[in-house]
Amino acid sequence: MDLISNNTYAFPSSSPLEIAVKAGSLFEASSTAIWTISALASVSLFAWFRAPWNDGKGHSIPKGPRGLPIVGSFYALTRFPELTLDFWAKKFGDLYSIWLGNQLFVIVSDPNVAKDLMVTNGNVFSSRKEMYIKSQTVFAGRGITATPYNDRWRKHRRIATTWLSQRAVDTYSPTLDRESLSLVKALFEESKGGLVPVNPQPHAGRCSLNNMTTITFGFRTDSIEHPLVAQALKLSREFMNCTGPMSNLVDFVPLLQRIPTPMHQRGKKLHKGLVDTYGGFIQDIERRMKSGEQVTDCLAKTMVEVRKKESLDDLDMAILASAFMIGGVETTAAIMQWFSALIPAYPEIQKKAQEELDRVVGRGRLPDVDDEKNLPYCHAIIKEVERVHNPFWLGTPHVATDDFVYKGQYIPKDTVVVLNTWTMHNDSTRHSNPEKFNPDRYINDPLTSADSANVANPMERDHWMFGAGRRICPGMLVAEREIWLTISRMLWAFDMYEIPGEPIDLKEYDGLSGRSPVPFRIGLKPRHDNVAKLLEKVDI
Ligand code: HEM
Repeated sequence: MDLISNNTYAFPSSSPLEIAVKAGSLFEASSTAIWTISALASVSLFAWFRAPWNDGKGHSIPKGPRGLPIVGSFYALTRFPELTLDFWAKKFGDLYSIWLGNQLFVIVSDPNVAKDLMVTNGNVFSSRKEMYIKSQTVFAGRGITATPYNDRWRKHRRIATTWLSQRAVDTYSPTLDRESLSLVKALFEESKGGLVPVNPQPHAGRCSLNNMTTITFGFRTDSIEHPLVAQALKLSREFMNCTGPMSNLVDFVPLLQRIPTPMHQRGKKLHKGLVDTYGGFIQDIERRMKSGEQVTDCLAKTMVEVRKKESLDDLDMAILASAFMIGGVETTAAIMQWFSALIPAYPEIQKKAQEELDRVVGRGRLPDVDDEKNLPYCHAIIKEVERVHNPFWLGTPHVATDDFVYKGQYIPKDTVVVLNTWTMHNDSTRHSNPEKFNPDRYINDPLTSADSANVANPMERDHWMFGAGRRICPGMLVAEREIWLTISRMLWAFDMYEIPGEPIDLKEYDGLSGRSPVPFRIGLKPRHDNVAKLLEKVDI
C-alpha cells in the first residue's frame, strides 16, 4: 500500500498538509488584488460585524492567521481542515484565533488549555453557537447537540443520560451482543468463508444503526438492503456535511443568510427528512401506545410517557431522537470502518491480538464484555485506532457565554471554541512517534475512555475523541461497549488482509466533519473451524 510503510503513518509527498498550506500561502500571495477590491467594499462591514479585538484592559484576542475580508480563513479550511489547523498551531501556539466570516474562533491545541477552559471553567465554555444552518434550520432551535447552555438543554441532557447511563447500557447488552454477532456473521457470509473480498462499511453502518434504532425506537433492520439503512446513513452523512464546525460559509456571513443559497435548501430538506423519518417512528409508537398495544421499552416510548411532565412537543421528540440517530450511528460505525481499513496493513499486530485472544478466551467461544479487562492488547488496539482516526477531528465546538481572560489572552463572549484534536492526538510530548500506529503505547492504560476523561492530569487522558467538559459525549459508555464487542470479535474470527492490487487509502476520507474511510475491500479469512460453527445459529 502506498501510504503506509514499515508501520509508519506518513503523509505522501504531495500531502494534504502541503496542499492546504500551499493553497493557503498561494492564496495569500496572489490575493493582493482581491484584498484591495474587497477591503474597500468591506471595511465598513468589518467594523460593523466583528467583535472587539481587545477588552480595553490591555488583553487582546489570541494571535492567529489574518484571513481575508468577509470570509476570514474559511478558504484554507475547506479540505483537510485539521492539517491546516495543525500548521497554524505550530505557528501561533496552543491557543490561537481565526475568523470565519464575522465569527471569531479560538482553537485549542493542548490538553492543559482544553481542561482549563472546558472543564475548570465549564460555567463559561459549555454553550453552543446557534448556527444558522445547524441550529436554526436543521434542528429548528431544538436538539441536545446544538442547544445553548440553557434549561432546554438541561432537560434534554437529563433524558438522554437516563438512556445512556451505565445501568441503561447494561440493559442493552443483549442488543449490543446480538448486533456484533450479526455483523461478524454478515461479514463471514459475504466473504464466503474468506474467498470473496468484502467492503465492511455498510455492515458496520447497519450494526451501529441497529443498536441505535433498538435503543431509540425498539426495532432493528434485517439486512443492509433494508431501505432504512440507506436512508439513515444518508441523513447522518448529509447532517455531518452541512453542519460541521467549518462546513459552510452561510453560518458565518450574515448577508448570505438573507439570500437563498443551495445550503438553505439542503438545510430545510434535511430538517424535513429527520422529522419525517424519526418523528414518524415516534408518532407510530404513540399511536400504538394509545391503542393499548404493548410497545418495547425505548427512548421514544419514554419521551411519549413523560411528554406532558417535561413539556416536550412533537418537534422536541423528533429532534432528540434524531440527535441519537446522528450522534450514535456514523460515529461508532466510523471507528469499526477505520479499524477494518487500517488493521490489514499490520499482520503482526493482528497476530499479537489473536495470541492474546486464544490464550485468554480460547477458540470455543467469542470474547465478551467481561473479557475486556483481561485483554489489554485488544483494548489498546481500539484506543490507538481512536487516537489515529478520530472520526471528528474538530469535535462539536463550544461557545463562551461571557468575556474571559485566559493567561492574558482575551476570549470575548460568543467566541466559538474548537478542540483541535488532530494536533492533540499527534503531540509527541504525549504520544512518542505519533505518526506510528502502535497499540503498545496504551498497553498500561486499563481505563475506559469515559474514566480516562476524568483523570486529574489531562496529559494522561487517552484521547479527546469524545470532547470535554459538561457537553462531553453522553453516549461514551454505549459507544465503547459496542466498539469493544465488534472489534474484539472481528479479531477473534478473522485474519484480515489487503487484497493484492487494491491499496487502501487512509489519507482521503468521506465527510466534511464526521469522517469515514473512502470505500475499500479487504479479505476476511476465518481463523478456525469454530467460527462457522459458533455463528451457525446467529440470525443476521
Ligand atoms: C465513537 C463514537 C462517538 C464519538 C466519537 C462521539 C463524539 C462526540 C463528540 C465529540 C461530542 C461533542 C462533545 C463536546 O461538546 O465536547 C458528542 C456529543 C454528543 N454525543 Fe457523541 N460520540 C459518539 C457516540 C455517541 C453515541 C453512541 C451516542 C448515543 C446516542 C452519542 C450521543 C451524543 C449526544 C446526544 C451529544 C450531544 C451532547 C451535548 O451537547 O450535551 N454519541 N459526541
